[in-house]
Amino acid sequence: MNAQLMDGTRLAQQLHAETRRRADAVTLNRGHRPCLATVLVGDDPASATYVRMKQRRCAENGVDSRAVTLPASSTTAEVTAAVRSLDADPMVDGILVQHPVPVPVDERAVFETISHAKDVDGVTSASLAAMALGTPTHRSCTPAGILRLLDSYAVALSGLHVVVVGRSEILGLPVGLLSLCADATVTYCHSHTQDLPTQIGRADVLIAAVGRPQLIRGEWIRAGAVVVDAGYHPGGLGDVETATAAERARLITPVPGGVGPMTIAVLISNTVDAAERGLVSA
Ligand SMILES: Nc1nc2c(c(=O)[nH]1)N[C@@H](CN(C=O)c1ccc(C(=O)N[C@@H](CCC(=O)O)C(=O)O)cc1)CN2
Repeated sequence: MNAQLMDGTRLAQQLHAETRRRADAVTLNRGHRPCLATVLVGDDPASATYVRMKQRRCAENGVDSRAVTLPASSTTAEVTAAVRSLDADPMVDGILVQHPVPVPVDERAVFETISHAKDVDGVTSASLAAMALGTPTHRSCTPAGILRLLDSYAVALSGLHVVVVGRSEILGLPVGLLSLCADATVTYCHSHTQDLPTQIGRADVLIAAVGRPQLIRGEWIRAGAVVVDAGYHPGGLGDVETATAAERARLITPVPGGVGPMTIAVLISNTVDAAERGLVSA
């Protein structure tokens, strides 16, 4: 392997330590801890695992969590009612609706029920617009985690060609917007893109956010590129063929231990940001 690994586990630990200090200061100031509410709909085992991981990290870092679990048979109206109630609760600083929700539920309608101030997951259209405009907001967790990871390895995006593979509302789309705000030249690739290998070969920074195991072959990567793999699939596989990509890349994120840990670290940091803002406006 030629590439240096970008260690998301270590950076996430540093961010958690900083978040813990800020959470303790909020608690001292207002007499109760910052609080993240999680909403899990249905019984997808991976989603349940991610929500448990979020709750555990909250507890480790001085943040309370409130869990709402709804059956897979829930209607959009039932899920939005649960979110609305959390949004109205002054003890809740941030709300996370675990994606994906079961198909009959309108996920976008549920997300839009979260107020901008409590959207610590950066999933509402108000947050997406703010990310596009570069105005203050909670930034989507995995995209913001990726930008922090790049920054910590001194990858300054200004003037670089960032190629994002995938355009999902929680990952591909916002990571491209944040890169654009950092003055990168951004190309989005998706299911209608022609000649994916050629597009990928033009990337100074490749962000793989497509959700298909090892779709991106190592030989497509330009020599010396930076490769960020936001995929996570059973068996520790990402969206990129890591072993061959690491022969050509300069920097690469491992799976696991790259982007994943940053997602939760940013979520909890955003929750404490929301609690701090509450202090300022109280
Ligand atoms: N509302 C949201 N839903 C989802 C998001 C999100 O950001 N907001 N992201 C993903 C899943 N996800 C968090 O929800 C997530 C995925 C992976 C990890 C992680 O730390 N992975 C570890 C490996 C963990 C393991 O399997 O043992 C790693 O990559 O090192 C954290 C969060 C979809 N839904």
